[in-house]
Amino acid sequence: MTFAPTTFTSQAGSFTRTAFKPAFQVRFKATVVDGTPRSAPPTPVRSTKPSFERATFTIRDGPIFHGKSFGAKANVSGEAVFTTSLVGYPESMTDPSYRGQILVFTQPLIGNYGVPSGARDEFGLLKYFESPNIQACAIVVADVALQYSHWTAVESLASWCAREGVPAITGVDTRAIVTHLREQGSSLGKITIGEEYDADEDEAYEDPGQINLVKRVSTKQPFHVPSPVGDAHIALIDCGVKENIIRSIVSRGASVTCLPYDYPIHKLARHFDGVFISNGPGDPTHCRVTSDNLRNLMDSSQIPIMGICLGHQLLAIAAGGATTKMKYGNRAHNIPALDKTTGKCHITSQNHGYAVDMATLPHDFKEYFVNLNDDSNEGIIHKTRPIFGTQFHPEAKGGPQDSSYLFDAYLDSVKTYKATQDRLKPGKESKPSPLLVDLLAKERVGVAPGASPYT
Ligand SMILES: NC(=O)CC[C@H](N)C(=O)O
Repeated sequence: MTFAPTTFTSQAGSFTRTAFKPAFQVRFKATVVDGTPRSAPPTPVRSTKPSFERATFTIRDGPIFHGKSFGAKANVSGEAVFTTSLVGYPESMTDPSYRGQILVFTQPLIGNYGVPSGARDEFGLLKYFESPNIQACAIVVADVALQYSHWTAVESLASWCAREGVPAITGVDTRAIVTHLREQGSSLGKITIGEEYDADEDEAYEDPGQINLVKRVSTKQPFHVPSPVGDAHIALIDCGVKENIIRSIVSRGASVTCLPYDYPIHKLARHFDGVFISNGPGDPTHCRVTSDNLRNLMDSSQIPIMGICLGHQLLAIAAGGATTKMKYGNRAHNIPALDKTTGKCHITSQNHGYAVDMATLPHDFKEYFVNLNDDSNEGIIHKTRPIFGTQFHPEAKGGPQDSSYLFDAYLDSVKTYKATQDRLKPGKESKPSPLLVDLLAKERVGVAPGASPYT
């Protein structure tokens, strides 16, 4: 391992970073409302260079690990979590579900295929990232690769972390870290660059479990992603949605309108053919407003609903169930989940620290998937209506695509529902008009604080 700083030209520099880090900053700049594509405007590449100073990773009430910094020179604290995924560090690090977390990789060599560009696909979605910015508050690796090679790579992991203002530490024994995290359970951690950490300084730890992180990553205004291959229309409650979830829907024939996490979807469901609740960071009980809206939605509409990860947990809470904090969570790309309706096992991609407590779920729902490693709940499904959620990530970015058929099942129910609605309301608009998105945006943002346009 060498620590010679290297300078790379970066196309990914087109992302801007602000202190607030809105996950969808780029998207707001262009929606179908004004007909412009959702591409990132070119902004100057930052010259921030990685710091290669001494760095310390400390687990609260646990050991201290000394290594070298290879990212930004900044001290941070957060929940220390580990992933056993072998690949996919650009996807994991940009997954908004990791907001507030220090991500420890058990794969010892990280960075060897570099970091891809911020290129966009035919839908205007980021091809290689799950959101425009790094979302984990820091990363911990055993051995960073400063030399990289891949046809998509435009810069090193070190330069990316530095440019995004994210601290990173290498040269630490990640086996010892993970052994400790598994024994102690969910722990707070801290990274200090270039100075010794005072172990008594307890107040220096920020606990993301106490914060409504969803509020920080959710879109502030509705935005729309059209589907070129179909005319169904889905409302996606954005709690920190990954790009590939939107892609998985629009590529199957439904346009997506992403709405803020606290959007009163039950009052506007008539505009849509399906509702989707995304993944997201933190404790689902901080999103009471979302689960309350979902409960009202389920009470007032027959619309198909699908949720992933945090979305699944919120669905369970809306149905009357409860979630629990797991000892250290499941973060990997090879977790076996059994589909209890077919008896088939799928290898799944996961990133969560909370789980649905099946004992609390009402009788109109049943367990859909179960984890074959630890028996935790992996999915719920309504017994008679097209409503289901999965704890794992069928969009699998990164990870195996065994369970992508669940998007097909959801889209089938959306199209069936749409056909029924079209028959009932022949005049109903089949395509989301720019006007509708504009209207939703105005309804959301154009009211005085405290006033509601929905009552
Ligand atoms: N990926 C996710 O949506 C994570 C959900 C939730 N924040 C958890 O940790 O359980």
